[in-house]
Amino acid sequence: MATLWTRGIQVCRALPRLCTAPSVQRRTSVRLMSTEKDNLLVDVDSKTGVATMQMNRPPVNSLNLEFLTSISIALEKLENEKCRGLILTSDVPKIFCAGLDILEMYQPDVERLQVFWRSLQDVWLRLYGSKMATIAAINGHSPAGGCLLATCCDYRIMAPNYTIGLNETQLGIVAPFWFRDTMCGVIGHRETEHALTLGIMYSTEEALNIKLVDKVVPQDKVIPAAQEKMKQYLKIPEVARQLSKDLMRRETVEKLRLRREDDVAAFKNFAVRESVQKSLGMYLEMLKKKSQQKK
Ligand SMILES: CCCCCCCC/C=C\C/C=C/C(=O)SCCNC(=O)CCNC(=O)[C@H](O)C(C)(C)COP(=O)(O)OP(=O)(O)OC[C@H]1O[C@@H](n2cnc3c(N)ncnc32)[C@H](O)[C@@H]1OP(=O)(O)O
Repeated sequence: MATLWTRGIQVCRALPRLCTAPSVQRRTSVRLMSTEKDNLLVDVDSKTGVATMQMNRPPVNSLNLEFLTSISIALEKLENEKCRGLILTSDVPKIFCAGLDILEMYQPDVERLQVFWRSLQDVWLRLYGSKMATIAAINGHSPAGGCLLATCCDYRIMAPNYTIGLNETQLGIVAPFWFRDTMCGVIGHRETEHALTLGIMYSTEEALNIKLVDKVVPQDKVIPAAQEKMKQYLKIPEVARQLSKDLMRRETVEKLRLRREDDVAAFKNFAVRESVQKSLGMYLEMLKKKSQQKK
């Protein structure tokens, strides 16, 4: 197993220039490092060309601007390195990804808010449109943006007793069209409408029933099962597999590509609404209370 070490990603607070290009050193092992500790661990198996990306931003892998930027840069590097497969998983116990960092949207700096949204678009375009075979090894809860990351992948394997879904309406917000399209591509129009309007968080077992996830295995088997499934993808002639994926996804990708700035504006205008800010504030308060009760 070789590891990709990518050093020197500097995420600047200064906008709009977010980061300097990371310098990659090819050695036996390469690790993707970010300014926020080692919040993204990427190992590449040099024999198979399969990368394992572990999200590691405790407590819940929430996606803030810096974390999204790290993920986006890592995806770009893996694509450039011609990696053939990607297993996306978490290093945080019991959490795959809690979705967007709500603090980015609550009482936001409007300039940063827009950069934040573009960075999420970047991650989506890179992951959903990836040439690599991608498998989500969902080893924890996966609400909203976490579910988005998982549904961007080609295949999903999940451990029991967790939850997954696009719960945005429960926060008083709306999943944008490309979240919807991604989910539609996995579970179809009717189930997506049901899921989005009610903001349903499915248990692992329910997710399997509606085919939101493809396979359920015990917690300690999630990554081995992903590695096993990856072998099947890698046996297919590369170009045929990539073109087939492109055929299925190109229109959806292009839709966002063509509307990126409109989408940023729609998000910004929506997020700064007083009613939305009130809902987010109440939701954060509820999360805080719940978290304090545990302590
Ligand atoms: C007209 C249309 C125009 C377009 C408009 C588009 C608008 C669309 C905008 C955005 C789309 C949004 C996508 C999202 O992803 S929103 C995020 C949704 N996420 C959630 O609802 C998850 C909330 N969290 C949880 O449910 C739980 O935390 C958990 C199940 C993930 C983990 O539970 P547990 O292990 O019990 O941990 P705690 O709940 O105790 O949490 C620990 C700690 O972390 C904080 N926290 C949790 N989640 C988030 C988060 N997403 N962002 C920020 N912070 C989070 C939590 O508050 C605790 O903090 P502490 O009190 O300081 O300890």
